[in-house]
Amino acid sequence: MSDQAVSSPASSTPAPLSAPLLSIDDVCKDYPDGNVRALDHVTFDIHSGEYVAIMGPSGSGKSTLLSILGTLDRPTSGTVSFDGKKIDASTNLDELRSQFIGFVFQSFYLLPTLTALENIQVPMFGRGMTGAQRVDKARQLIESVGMSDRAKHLPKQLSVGQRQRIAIARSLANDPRLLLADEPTGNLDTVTADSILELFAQLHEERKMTLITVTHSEEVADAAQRILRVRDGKIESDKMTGR
Ligand SMILES: Nc1ncnc2c1ncn2[C@@H]1O[C@H](COP(=O)(O)OP(=O)(O)OP(=O)(O)O)[C@@H](O)[C@H]1O
Repeated sequence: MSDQAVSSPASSTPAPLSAPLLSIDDVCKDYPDGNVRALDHVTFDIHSGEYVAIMGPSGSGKSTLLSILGTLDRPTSGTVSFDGKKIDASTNLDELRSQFIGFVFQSFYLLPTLTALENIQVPMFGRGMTGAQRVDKARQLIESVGMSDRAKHLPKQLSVGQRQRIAIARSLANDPRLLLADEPTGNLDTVTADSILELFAQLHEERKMTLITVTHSEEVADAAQRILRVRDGKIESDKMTGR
């Protein structure tokens, strides 16, 4: 990965080639409002190409952890590094996120007045692509999630599972290295959830993407290679699934 991954101050020590994609080092997150310590001295690495599930009881800190991993939120203390470079005040977070990280949420946040194909193009604006390039890319993505025949549909004309597929295609618009998902199958019936899991497995295998998903579902977690269990803001266990 290039040195432009994170625009932090020049470092005299180049990152080793085997640097983890993400490093969380002694991270705490406090929410002073509720006097809550949501993350309590959390340390782990995630390497490129890993498929990780984050599990834990309600309120254990999973979403907070995912927000920090995705640079949507900053830790109160401790450090987060992306591709061997520390994220700090000088890091251009918008650039980092738009270039390298895709997000999939339980509520898909599709724009209601745009068609499926147009929704997929939204993250491509401001990236120096022509309209034709955007449409071309969006067509490839909609095909990759098996939704080509719904390109002109508005979100309200799609089923919940189909909307999630479009949201996943949109999250891939800028070819992110890392896909972060928060309860991606939470609103879906079992059959639709299974098809989204298959899609994730395909992205992991074919695109060699790094996937991190927060889930309450043992089935979703079993599809991953590694399960991090969080309890009271701490990592309770970190195990490989054998996949
Ligand atoms: N903005 C906030 N202000 C104050 N406290 C917060 C805030 N966001 C989260 N918390 C608290 O931090 C703790 C961790 O919350 P978090 O949402 O990360 O848990 P979670 O494991 O994702 O829960 P769930 O599975 O229910 O979504 C909880 O005690 C929660 O009440």
